[in-house]
Amino acid sequence: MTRTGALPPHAAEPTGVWSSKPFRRLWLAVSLSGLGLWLSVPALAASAAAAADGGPAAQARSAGLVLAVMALPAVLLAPLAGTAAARLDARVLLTAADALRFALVLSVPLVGAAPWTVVAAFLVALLALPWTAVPDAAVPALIGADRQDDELRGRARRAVLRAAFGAAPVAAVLFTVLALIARAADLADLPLYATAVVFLGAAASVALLRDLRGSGAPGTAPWPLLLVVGGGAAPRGLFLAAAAAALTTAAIAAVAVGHAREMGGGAAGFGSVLIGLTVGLAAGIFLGPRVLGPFSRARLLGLAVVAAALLLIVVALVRDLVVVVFVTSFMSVAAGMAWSTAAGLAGEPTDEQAAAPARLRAVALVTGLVAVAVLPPLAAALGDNAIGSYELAGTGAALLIAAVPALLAGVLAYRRLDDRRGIPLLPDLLAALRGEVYTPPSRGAERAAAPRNRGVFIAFEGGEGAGKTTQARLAAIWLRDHGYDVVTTHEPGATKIGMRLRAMLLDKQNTGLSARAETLLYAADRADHVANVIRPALERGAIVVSDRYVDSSLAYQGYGRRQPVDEIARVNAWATEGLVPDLTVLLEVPPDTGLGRLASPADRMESEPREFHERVREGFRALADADPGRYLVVDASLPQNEISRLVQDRIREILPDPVPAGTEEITSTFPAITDI
Ligand SMILES: Nc1ncnc2c1ncn2[C@@H]1O[C@H](COP(=O)(O)OP(=O)(O)OP(=O)(O)O)[C@@H](O)[C@H]1O
Ligand SMILES: Cc1cn([C@H]2C[C@H](O)[C@@H](COP(=O)(O)O)O2)c(=O)[nH]c1=O
Repeated sequence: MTRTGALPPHAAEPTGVWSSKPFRRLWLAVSLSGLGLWLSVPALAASAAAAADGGPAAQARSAGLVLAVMALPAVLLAPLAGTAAARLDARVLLTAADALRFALVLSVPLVGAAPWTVVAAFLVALLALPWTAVPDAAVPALIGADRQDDELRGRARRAVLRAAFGAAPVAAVLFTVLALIARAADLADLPLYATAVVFLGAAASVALLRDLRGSGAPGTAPWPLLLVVGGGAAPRGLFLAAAAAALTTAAIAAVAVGHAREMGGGAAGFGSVLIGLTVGLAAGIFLGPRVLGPFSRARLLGLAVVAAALLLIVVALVRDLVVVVFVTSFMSVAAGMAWSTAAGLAGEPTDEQAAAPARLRAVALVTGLVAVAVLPPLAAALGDNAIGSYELAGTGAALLIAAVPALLAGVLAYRRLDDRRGIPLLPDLLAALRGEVYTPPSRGAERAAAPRNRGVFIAFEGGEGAGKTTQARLAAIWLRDHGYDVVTTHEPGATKIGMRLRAMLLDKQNTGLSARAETLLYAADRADHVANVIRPALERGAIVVSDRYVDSSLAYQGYGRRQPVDEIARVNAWATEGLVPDLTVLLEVPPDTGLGRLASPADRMESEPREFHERVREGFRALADADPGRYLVVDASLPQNEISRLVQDRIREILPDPVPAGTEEITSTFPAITDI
């Protein structure tokens, strides 16, 4: 351990996450431990349910008690475990935790007493806490990333997180298979034995991880309950939505044992519902940021929660296990999408704004705990009821009751968060399905009635050193030669205020500028640029040639900084009053080539790591692919004169009353721009 208590740096290659052997071993240990935990949940719950006297509702109550005690440590004791983890040797702590979990799970069938099952379940979950803090803190040393290498550390941490949570669907499938074998072989406790073996494997794999030394945790984890009451600031609708999404999934997990038994399914039926739940959630979390790009994220969040709540009602009422499994998976996709969208809207957990995402997680955790604690006893208390010829099971009734607040919270979240008020939802959604942003007819008419710009607006875009300035200048010279009124301009810094903003934005001394502030400063520069330079020039009929415009913000702040691209587009649409170039020339060059062309010392943006510039390049390409009619994409490694020839040919097409290149060569004249 170093004097600061940090893990000693390891001499691993800092080139990539997976090239570090210690990291790969840590990843394996986390995967095994996660698998053990996620397998222990249904194994212990099913064991408690099987031991319960009474019908499905009583079984759901016993299983629910196990689930509730397993959720308790994360809600009530996480910070204490963090403090303990900060003082103990990481490898010893994790090895001991999983060796103990092996013994605890093994003891459940051996002791065979319901109270012990509950105690063991609590301890198994308690011993999972060091696994949430230690691997995360250990990552930088294991991959050899220094403090500056945020990108690499971020990738490694995400891989660890995926290993821990990605184990959930695998565990659900494994549990179902084990339950089927257990029934066929009359070995009811097989899932528990298998869980114990997985914990033993996790303990062995971490014991062999000699590079994991020193204390592993930072020691100051926030209390989830305090976060719920007074955590990070974010719109309240966001927390409502997160709570509702957590409620729908936790409700199903809470009563799944009894609900499956109601429909004639045993432990394997319970496992099938869990497969639907976990696979659906994983799919939804993956899809959330990727679907319906042009659609408002706030609207998507509200709709996803409402959809999840409505599908929960279907799960409550349907009495066929296969249908329940399918509807559960669709419901979980919606809940997963809601979760990842809410997390996206809460923002990246940066140093200055770590509290909002943490509060979101705390809200979900506490809601989940309340659901698993309340719904199973509620199902048992309600019992089965006949409504005419329809039999409503106690578990179904409990799910119906849970669906009501989830639905209300979804509607409320939609109304509170809606950032496109006044725009009808259905056409907005249909346009997004077609990949377009919906513009209401009235606004379209307003635009049509407004005096049209008479000039032409051309933007040059691309990464560092792509040749934008060179090509913008050559295009302007060519246009002026042919009698056009041309205004050449650039971003950031084309106005008096803009020059100050540019100095702030590009000064390397300005460290720690948040991504949102950066986005807004570029947008502020652009608003001033459009109002004072571009629009007046267009109105008098000039051709405006700008070195960078909105796409730079989408590519750098959106793709580069990993901020939501659609939100940045909206901020910029407002800043520019919707002014879009007639043509965008994208000069496409690998970052290494472009950066290699620059002679002056790197500024704040140019100093970003290579991966950042790669993402920017990807971003520009994605923007051009999405709207090919407006772009000319040119290979910027071509000689300058070849590029300008391609650019001239394309510009010719968008000029009013274009004259073919051949005519121009014959007559040596070029059409003057006229009123249009
Ligand atoms: N096609 C080209 N091939 C080789 N070098 C080029 C080419 N185009 C421009 N250059 C050179 O690359 C350097 C950067 O060019 P330029 O300033 O036009 O790029 P830029 O994209 O505007 O850069 P920045 O990102 O700094 O704004 C200059 O020295 C320029 O002469
Ligand atoms: C308009 C705009 C620019 N940037 C970045 C891109 C460059 O690194 C600098 C501008 O420098 P240049 O030499 O004048 O090209 O700023 C950005 O990140 N976002 C934007 O919107």
